[in-house]
Amino acid sequence: MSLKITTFSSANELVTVFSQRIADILKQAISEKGKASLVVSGGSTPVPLFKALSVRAIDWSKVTITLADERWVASTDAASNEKLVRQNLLQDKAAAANFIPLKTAHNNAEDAVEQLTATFMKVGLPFDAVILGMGEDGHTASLFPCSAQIEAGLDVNLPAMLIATQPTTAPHQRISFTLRALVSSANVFLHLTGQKKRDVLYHALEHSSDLEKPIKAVCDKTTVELMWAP
Ligand SMILES: O=C(O)[C@H](O)[C@@H](O)[C@H](O)[C@H](O)COP(=O)(O)O
Repeated sequence: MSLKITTFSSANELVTVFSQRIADILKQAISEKGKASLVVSGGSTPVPLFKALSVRAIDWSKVTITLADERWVASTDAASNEKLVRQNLLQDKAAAANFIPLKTAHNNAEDAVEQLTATFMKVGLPFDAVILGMGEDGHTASLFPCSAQIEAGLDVNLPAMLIATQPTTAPHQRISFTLRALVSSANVFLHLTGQKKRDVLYHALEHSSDLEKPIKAVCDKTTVELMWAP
């Protein structure tokens, strides 16, 4: 549908304004429904945002937090997004939030889909806010253009909320929310830093198909707010 662009002069300024924005959305949802939900991404970009969010004064006990995607590794592994979230977001005031990990005890991500779907049916979609990142290949969440599962992950006519994926250009089997689940969210943000990623995004929007650059599929299906700093 569209991309709403907010450009900041620095990553610090972005984090200050963006963490306030997320806090306002969560507070509003709590005042309207008594609860709120937030989906965050892994990777390196969101770490300063996680730290800023963790000290925001919100009734975190009413907030459910989960991940847009997870690598199928132990939660103690350095590659675990859960570990990243526990160490940086679920701290200080945000330690009171209800965190739902995507990694289960199943050996394969595929075997966890049914159980996780039932869990998130209880949480109830749409999520109040989703914060996505993007890789330089145009993937978002774990919707990788190189994976055999990409068509299913981007097909909004399929009912699936979650999908197991195996990228060929990145390590680890993954689990990811599907495009359908992500774009149903009330507020979808894309958090990027650096000129390279902005160029990748703009090029994808102009010149690529959804399957080539899955981030384009997200922008095609909903309004995405880009929070960008150099
Ligand atoms: O688990 C993950 O890897 C993600 O959720 C992924 O989609 C991430 O957002 C991008 O790969 C950007 O990662 P960086 O912020 O590290 O560039």
